[in-house]
Amino acid sequence: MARLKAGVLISGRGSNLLTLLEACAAPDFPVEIALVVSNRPEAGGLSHAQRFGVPATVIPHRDFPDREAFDRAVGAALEAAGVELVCLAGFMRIFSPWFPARWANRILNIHPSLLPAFKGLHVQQQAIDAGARVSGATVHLVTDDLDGGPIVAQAAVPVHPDDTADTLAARILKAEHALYPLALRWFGERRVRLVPQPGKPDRVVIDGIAPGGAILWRP
Ligand SMILES: Nc1nc2c(c(=O)[nH]1)N[C@@H](CN(C=O)c1ccc(C(=O)N[C@@H](CCC(=O)O)C(=O)O)cc1)CN2
Ligand SMILES: NCC(=O)N[C@@H]1O[C@H](COP(=O)([O-])[O-])[C@@H](O)[C@H]1O
Repeated sequence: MARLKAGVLISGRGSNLLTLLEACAAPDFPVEIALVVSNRPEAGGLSHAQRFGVPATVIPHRDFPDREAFDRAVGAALEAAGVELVCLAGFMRIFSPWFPARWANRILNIHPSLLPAFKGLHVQQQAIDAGARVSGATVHLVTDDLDGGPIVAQAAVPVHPDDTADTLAARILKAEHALYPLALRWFGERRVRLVPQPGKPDRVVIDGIAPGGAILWRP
């Protein structure tokens, strides 16, 4: 079976992009990264793509009159590269409704909290402020409902009493780097199914993974 073609969207340093590039470099990994897109020319992750020989392009969101125009430009670049699955990896732009509609069920995001807890930005501080004892990372499908799309997999980490946002973020990031390649592999193996649930986000089932989803504990 041909390897699934992924496109990775970034805005910053790209440590999650690097883990995906490293995973895809393995000969038996069922996904290849066909394009990296950044909305910021200064994104450090662009150097990771260059080092791995993966095409990369910068599409500055500020060059467009509105969100949908930017989204359409990003979509055109992804389509031209033959991308089948879009992976957000520290991509810091909220899509207009057009993008999740055009790429329905084909956009993954890594979020540094155990959704549905703590959506949006600065979620590590949100967890600390809430007195959470556990936080972690979530891979979810992206919809027009910000950070509300179907959950694919999660990794939990402890919150320490003396944690700062930075120390918690660093602990969660290690879990992210284990979780995202795992979730991407499942998509490449074509093991992911969506089960509609009236009035709720679709339930994600990973064939061969009980209990019908994936929980990865990273102490
Ligand atoms: N339509 C959707 N777009 C995006 C989703 C989503 O679920 N639905 N996930 C986000 C990722 N994300 C959190 O995981 C996130 C990224 C960015 C923002 C945000 O407030 N962005 C601001 C700009 C911030 C900046 O440039 O520093 C904005 O877009 O105005 C919130 C959540 C990706 N997109
Ligand atoms: N709401 C989106 C969000 O906060 N994403 C987070 O940004 C960081 C990007 O780091 P990276 O560029 O090193 O992968 C990651 O921790 C990711 O979970």
